[in-house]
Amino acid sequence: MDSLVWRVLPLLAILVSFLIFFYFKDPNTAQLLIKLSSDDDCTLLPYDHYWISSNRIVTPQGIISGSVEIDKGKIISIVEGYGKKGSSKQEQVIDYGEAVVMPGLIDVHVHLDEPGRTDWEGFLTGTRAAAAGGVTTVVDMPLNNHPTTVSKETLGLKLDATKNKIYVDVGFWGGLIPENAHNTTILEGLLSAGVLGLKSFMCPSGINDFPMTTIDHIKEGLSVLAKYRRPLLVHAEIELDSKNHLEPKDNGDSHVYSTYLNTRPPSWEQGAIEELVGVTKDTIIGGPLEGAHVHIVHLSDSSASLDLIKKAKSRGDSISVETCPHYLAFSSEEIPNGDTRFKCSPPIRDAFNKEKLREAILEGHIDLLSSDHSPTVPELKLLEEGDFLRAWGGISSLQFNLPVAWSYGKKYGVTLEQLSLLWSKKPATLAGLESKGAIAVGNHADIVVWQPEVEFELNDDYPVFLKHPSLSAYMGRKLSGKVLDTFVRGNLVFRDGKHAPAACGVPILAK
Ligand SMILES: NC(=O)NC(NC(N)=O)C(=O)[O-]
Ligand SMILES: [Zn+2]
Ligand SMILES: [Zn+2]
Repeated sequence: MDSLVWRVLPLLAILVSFLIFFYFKDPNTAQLLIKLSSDDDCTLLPYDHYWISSNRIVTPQGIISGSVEIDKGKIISIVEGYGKKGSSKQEQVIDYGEAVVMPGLIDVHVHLDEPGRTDWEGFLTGTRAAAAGGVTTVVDMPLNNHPTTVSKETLGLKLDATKNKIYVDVGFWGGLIPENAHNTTILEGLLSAGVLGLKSFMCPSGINDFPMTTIDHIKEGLSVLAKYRRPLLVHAEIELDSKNHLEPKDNGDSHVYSTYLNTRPPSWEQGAIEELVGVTKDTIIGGPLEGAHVHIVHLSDSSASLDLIKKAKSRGDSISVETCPHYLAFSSEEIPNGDTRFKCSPPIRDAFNKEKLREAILEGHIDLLSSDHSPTVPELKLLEEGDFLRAWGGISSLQFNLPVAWSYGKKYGVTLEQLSLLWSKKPATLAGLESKGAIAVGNHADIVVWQPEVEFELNDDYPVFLKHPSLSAYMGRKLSGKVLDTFVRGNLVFRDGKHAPAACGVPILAK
C-alpha cells in the first residue's frame, strides 16, 4: 500500500505543476484547463463597494479632483475635493493620485471576426486587447466573421460565440446587404434581435458574403431604421470609372505605397458622400426619414468630403462622421516601401490632408474616433512580398487606441476632455448606450485609469494581447499614455499587465 502511495504521489505532483505552469504561462490555456465560473473571478478586486480617488477625474463638467463611489457596478456618487470621500467609514478607497480617471473607451468600429475567422482575431483575444487598452465596450462589425451578421440567425451565432470569452462589453452592428434591404422581414428580425444599428458598404467589401449596397438599398434600409431610431453606418467610397483615377505614379510598382494610394482617390469618398447627403436631407425633423441617422465611418478625405458633411449638418440632417487614429498619426509620404501593415481603405493620405483632419477634430466637425481594427492572418497581409495591391486592407490597433490618440493628439492640442468626448460620450450616443460613456451618477462604472505622461516603446517586450501583434502598424513606435487599470461595470478586469481570471463582459442588445 505504502509503495502505491509513493508511486502515485510524484505523478500527482507532476500533474499539479503542469497545471500551475500553464496557468501562469498563458491565461488563455488556463481558461481551457480550468473552468472558472464564480463572480469573484470576474474582477481583481475583493469588494463591490468602493471609492476611486484621483486629482484628475474627467467628468462631463470638466476635470475634477475628488472621488467616485462605485457600488455593484454603478457609479453612485461623485464627490469633489481630493481626500474627501464623502463617507465616514471610507473602508475601500483606491487612491490613484495624479493618474487620470476617465470613462472607458467605446470603440464602435471593431472587426472581431468570430465565428468563422478566429485565426484573424476573435472575441477572446480582441476583448483581452481592448481591456488592456482601456476600451470597456466594443461594437463588433457584421463582417469578416463567417457567416456575416445579416439576419437574426447569424446574430445568434455571434451571441453563442461570445460565451465565456468577452472581457469587455460587446454590442453588434448588423449588415445591410441587397438581400435583406429588399426583405423587411429579415431586416426587422435582425433589428428586433438587438443589433444596435446597421452597416453597409458602397464599394466591394472584400468579403464574398457581404455585397455592396446601392443608394436605393440604403434608402430602403433607412426607412426601416427610422422606425427603430437606430443608425446606419456606411463605408463611404464609391468606385468611379477610370477617367477619375489619378495617373499611377512610380510605374505602377505595387511595392510603392503611392501606387495603392492612387487607386483610391479622395473623389471615391466624395462621390459616395454626395449620394448619401442626397438622402440624409430627408432625415431632418419633419422629413420623410425622420428618426433615421447616417454615420460615415473612417473618413480619410479632409477636403470636399468633409465640406459636404459640414453642409449637411448645418442644414439639420441627422448625420455624423468618425475618423481613425491612423489617419491622424501617419501620412502617405512616410509609409515605407513594402510595409503593408499601413494598407487600409480608404487609404492614409498625405501630410496636408492629415493636418486638415486634425483641425477638423479640434473644431468639432468630426464627431468621434474609432479604431477600425481589422486584422487578418500574416499570409494575407503579405508582409514578405510587400505587395500593396494584393495585401489585405485593415489596420490592427485596438489595444493602442488611447496612447495613439493621446501621443499624436496632444502635439496639436487635444485635451483630456476632448479625448473623452471623442472616445466615450459620442460613441455611446451613436450606439444608443445610455448608461455608458461618461463618469456620471447612475452610469455603469466603465473606467480607465492611465498615466498620460508615462512613455513606452511598442517593442517585442511589450505585452500585446492582439492575435497578431506583428501586423500592427504601431509596433516600433514610442508612445505616451500607460493604462494602469480598466474597470468594466465595476469589475477590475485589467490591472498592470494582468487580466482578471474570467471573462465577464456581456453582450449588449438593443431593445
Ligand atoms: N472588410 C473589412 O474589414 N474592411 C475594412 N478594411 C479597411 N478599413 O481597410 C473596412 O472597414 O473597410
Ligand atoms: Zn470600411
Ligand atoms: Zn471596418
